[in-house]
Amino acid sequence: MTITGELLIDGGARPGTGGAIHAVDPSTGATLDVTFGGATKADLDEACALAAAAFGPYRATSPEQRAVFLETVAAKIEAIGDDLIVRAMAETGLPRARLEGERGRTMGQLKMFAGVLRDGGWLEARIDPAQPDRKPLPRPDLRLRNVPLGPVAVFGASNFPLAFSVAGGDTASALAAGCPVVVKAHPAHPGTSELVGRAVQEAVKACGLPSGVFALLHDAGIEISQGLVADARIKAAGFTGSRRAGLALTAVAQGRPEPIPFYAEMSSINPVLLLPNALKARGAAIAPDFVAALTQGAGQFCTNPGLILGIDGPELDAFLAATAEVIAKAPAGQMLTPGICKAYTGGVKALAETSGVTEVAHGLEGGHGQGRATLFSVDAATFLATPHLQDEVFGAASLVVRAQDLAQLTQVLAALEGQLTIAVHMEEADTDLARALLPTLELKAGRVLVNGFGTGVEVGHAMVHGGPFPSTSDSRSTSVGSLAIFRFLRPVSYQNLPAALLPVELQDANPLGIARRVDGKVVLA
Ligand SMILES: NC(=O)C1=CN([C@@H]2O[C@H](COP(=O)(O)OP(=O)(O)OC[C@H]3O[C@@H](n4cnc5c(N)ncnc54)[C@H](OP(=O)(O)O)[C@@H]3O)[C@@H](O)[C@H]2O)C=CC1
Ligand SMILES: O=C(O)CCC(=O)C(=O)O
Repeated sequence: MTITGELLIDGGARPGTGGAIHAVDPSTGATLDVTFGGATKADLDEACALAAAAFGPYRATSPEQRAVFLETVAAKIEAIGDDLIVRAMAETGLPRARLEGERGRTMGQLKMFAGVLRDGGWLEARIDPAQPDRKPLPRPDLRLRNVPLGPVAVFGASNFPLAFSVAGGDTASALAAGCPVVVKAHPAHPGTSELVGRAVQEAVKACGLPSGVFALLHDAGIEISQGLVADARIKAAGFTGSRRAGLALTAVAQGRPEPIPFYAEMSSINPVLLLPNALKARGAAIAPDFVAALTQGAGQFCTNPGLILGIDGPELDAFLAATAEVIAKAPAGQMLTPGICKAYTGGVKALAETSGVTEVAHGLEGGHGQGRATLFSVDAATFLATPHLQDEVFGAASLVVRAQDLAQLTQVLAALEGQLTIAVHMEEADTDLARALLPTLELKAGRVLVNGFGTGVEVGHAMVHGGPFPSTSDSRSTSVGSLAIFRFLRPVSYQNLPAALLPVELQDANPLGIARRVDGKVVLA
């Protein structure tokens, strides 16, 4: 498959004339081949008009048709072959094994949503049969199902060029829900985006769907990105990136004449809580696993463990010493873009210059565009008095907070911003303490895990990859796992509709054979 640098609109490709975008090899700083053309306002307008026109026929497709479409997208991505991996490696500096794994995850997500569609649970079908003789008032016949919101805007993420980008989780869940998708490619990997976008376009064609079901736009500035979220025909959006951009786009979504849901996954420092018995029994043994999680992908994961909390004393000192030893040997990691590398270096410098913060260790010096792991420590009183110490430093930097006692540790927990994950390291003897902390932890994070680290999000049915602000803009949702489909659906009640008008999911005979809640009880097909 050839990369042309074009926009993908209306089932075809056309050059964008709204400015030029070049991919950069972050390991050399060299500009890669192919110039990508940014979209103009006219391109944006056409992509949104086509998405709006496609919405009716696309949402009228059966769940089975959409399931086959998602499986076709997965097959077409696989069919791109090694070209996809080679281009993604050049554009992101991520290693082959990681990208091959990410491609598998991307295809797995698409297939998971195909399964979700066939299962029917996403419809949340409910029937409260009429009770004409109920006193004092009769009950009407009420039936409920979920319907899609409408065209969805998706922003590709820099740090997951496949699984959180053009055909990533946001796109897969929106398409599954019955929503056409207009993707804004991340400028850090435009060629990878085009290859995947072409695969989606081929799947749209192969499945006989309207061309407006999918479009891919590049943006040479921020005007098209903002215009996409502002466009009246877009009814929801998914985003992964910085707090700054996430908030700017949330403001656009909320400032429209018709505000829309904007699902932004933003910053999280993923606290790791080292409970006293775990520190005592195996503080030093936790160190290598922690450093592995910290340095994975040069720390460029939103689930990266950026904060360690423990009670000060010899056990925490032993953990710090063991960690420092491992970090000192850790090779530097390739950062995704020169901008992200610069932001990381700046974040580390700001931490180092913060009064009361001490550098415990740093990793090996790196080459061009690489970031080295750095570990800092601070006492809890300083942490509590210095709000910017909670800011995400995107990369392999982490801060150990030393609390005087349990009371101060609890105070630190209470002061934390919202997180994607909180990890607790504990022994059986810590169970009572962990039980006491759990009500706080579950209010702070979308996922609480024990004796592990939050990196490597499992794609499944019980996963929440979300959390209170600022980890996301809407803590009621997830961007990973099958629950993600609910971001792009809304419930509709049908009251006293004649049988001839009832949607197929709600007809008495249950022709789709799906589980439904009838008169309050779940009735399996
Ligand atoms: N927590 C996490 O998971 C992640 C955090 N980050 C953080 O973001 C920083 C920058 O990385 P990056 O991936 O580029 O993320 P950004 O959040 O800066 O950008 C994400 C997307 O939003 C667009 N964008 C940025 N600002 C605006 C705006 N004001 N209005 C409209 N669109 C906008 C970008 O386009 P353009 O680039 O053309 O401006 C890009 O397509 C990192 O250093 C890190 O701190 C990044 C990735 C993941
Ligand atoms: O760790 C993962 O698998 C997902 C992390 C993520 O969502 C991110 O870094 O943006």
